[in-house]
Amino acid sequence: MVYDAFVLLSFGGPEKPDDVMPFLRNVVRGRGVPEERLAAVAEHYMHFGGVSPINQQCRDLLAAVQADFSANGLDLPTYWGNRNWHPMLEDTVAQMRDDGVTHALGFATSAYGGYSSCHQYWEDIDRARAKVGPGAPQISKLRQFWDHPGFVGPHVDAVRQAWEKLDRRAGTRLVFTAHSIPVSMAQSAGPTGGRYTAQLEETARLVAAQAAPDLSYDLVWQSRSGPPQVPWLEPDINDHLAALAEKGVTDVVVSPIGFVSDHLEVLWDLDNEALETAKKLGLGYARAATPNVDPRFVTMVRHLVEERTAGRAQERLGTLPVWDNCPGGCCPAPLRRGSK
Ligand SMILES: CC1=C(CCC(=O)O)c2cc3nc(cc4[nH]c(cc5[nH]c(cc1n2)c(C)c5CCC(=O)O)c(CCC(=O)O)c4C)C(CCC(=O)O)=C3C
Ligand SMILES: [Fe+2]
Repeated sequence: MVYDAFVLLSFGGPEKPDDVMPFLRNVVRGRGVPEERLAAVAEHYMHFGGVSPINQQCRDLLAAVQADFSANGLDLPTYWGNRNWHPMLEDTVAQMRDDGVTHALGFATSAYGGYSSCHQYWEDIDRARAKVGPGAPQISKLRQFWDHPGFVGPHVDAVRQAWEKLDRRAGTRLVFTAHSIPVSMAQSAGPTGGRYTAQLEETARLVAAQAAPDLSYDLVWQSRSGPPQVPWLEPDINDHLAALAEKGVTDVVVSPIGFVSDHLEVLWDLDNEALETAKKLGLGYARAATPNVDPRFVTMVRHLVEERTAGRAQERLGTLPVWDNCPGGCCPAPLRRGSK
């Protein structure tokens, strides 16, 4: 297989106040997210001037990947397209067609399996290609990377650095977080189900073992969305902090292993809400960084490409199975409500 381009696939985010509501409506198309929730999330974005950090993080990652490709003789033009906000993937795919690209490798900014984190990126590709029509390049998504040393390593160092900021008290606990998803979505994640949670459990175990083998740790959830009557993964980090304080925990290191960069959910839901909760409970609190443009993470992107182009061996720390192309029927889309 000959690949002639690389494309970064991401979520997208608003870059000015007027972008916020149209962006949110794109995210929740037909998902039954209540208006109150949308208004609350719009407010989170407005706290940052209507600017999500995610697009700039994508620009930075793409620039670093491009530089790393060049430095290592990998001659692939790079592109970037989003699911929910400009640059929209369909516009990128049109540009790629105009540039003569025939088959690109796509890297999605999520390490895990499941509908939102993996399958929906395949849908984004299909939708963008259908819109562009004849001549649209093929795009093959690179594999999930939850246990790759280039992803685990930066999280390990970040946990160590965050822990350094706390008084080394005996009552310190390591708390990993990831984006909550509907329980039904978690059950149907991966070819045999449960894969999102299982992968996160594996990442948590790998990071904890290298960063802080003496600390007890938990995996909990953040940023719940959706209508209240639909069950999502629990406990929420805020409830969990209260339960820990009750048990005599004195300090927490919070590591958002569910994210590759400091998205708005990290900045708002952790650095604001969870920090506030910890303060009220009298808990010491330190949030660990995400990989962002850590050189090991950037190199990982090239190594994933080279697995496909140059027969590079997979680098893996875990034991769960991994695959390049998701089997059909994997991670079904949730039922849409009132979608057009
Ligand atoms: C698993 C997962 C990831 C991690 C994997 C990945 O990275 O893909 C993720 C990432 C992100 N989620 C993001 C933002 C939002 N997610 C929402 C809503 C939802 N997320 C869901 C799941 C996930 N989301 C789900 C099941 C929903 C319900 C609606 C639906 O089924 O789609 C909403 C709607 C409002 C609300 O929060 O209620 C917003 C604004 C941003 C951008 C942040 C920024 O601007 O920096 C990012 C990176
Ligand atoms: Fe989300």
